[in-house]
Amino acid sequence: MIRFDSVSKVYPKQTRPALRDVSLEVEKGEFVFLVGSSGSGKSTFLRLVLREERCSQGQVHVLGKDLARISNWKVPQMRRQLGTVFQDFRLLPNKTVAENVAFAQEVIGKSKGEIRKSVPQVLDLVGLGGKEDRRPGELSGGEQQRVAIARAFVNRPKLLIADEPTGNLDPQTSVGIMKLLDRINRTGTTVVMATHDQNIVDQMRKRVIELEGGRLVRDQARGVYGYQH
Ligand SMILES: Nc1ncnc2c1ncn2[C@@H]1O[C@H](COP(=O)(O)OP(=O)(O)OP(=O)(O)O)[C@@H](O)[C@H]1O
Repeated sequence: MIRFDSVSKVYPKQTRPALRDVSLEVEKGEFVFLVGSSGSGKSTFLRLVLREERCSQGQVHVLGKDLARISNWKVPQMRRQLGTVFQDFRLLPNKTVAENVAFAQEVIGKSKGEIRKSVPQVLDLVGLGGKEDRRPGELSGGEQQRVAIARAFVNRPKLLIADEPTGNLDPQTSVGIMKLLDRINRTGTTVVMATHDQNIVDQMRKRVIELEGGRLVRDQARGVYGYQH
């Protein structure tokens, strides 16, 4: 699903690499937490997977493809197979819940019939049945994140990338969001999630990859958060 071979990333005008010689593999169906202090390279790792950035050295494979060999015009096609969820939800404020989710299908050319069928299904799955006509501003943070997850999942991506999805949520709401991501993972979608949320990582006991100063310093099956902020 994801393979990094000796990957380093140095941003323009920087001398210190944001990632240094990282090698790892994430298999289909895994749930992986990416942890590490601020600036350790977690977002850089995710940006390389999404091909928002290119690596400086090494090779990044996602869904079996060497990202260095994908031409720019093919990047949107590759991203359609990925779902993304962020700390700040990134919903369209003037669209309703249903329209936000439908939009993800419209942009990839799904038929109106398909959209009419799958939007209510996925909104039910995330527990938002009955709220389809609200706008994001009329929802709680947890509900907004559920919309974002519905939007990320509606096209059934093989891989879901989540960058601190519980970062703006209280602990109880966060647990609900994690239950949902776990459920999505159980449908076969691989999940990679960067987080600072110690409680969640300790509770879920999934694979934990820790970065420190851009290096991979720990890769633990059924791991714990394992370091102090
Ligand atoms: N666009 C950029 N240009 C230059 N340097 C960058 C850029 N983005 C990140 N960096 C640097 O790369 C290093 C890794 O940053 P990154 O955002 O990947 O860390 P992080 O682990 O995601 O941090 P956080 O937990 O705070 O989100 C940091 O030193 C950061 O300052």
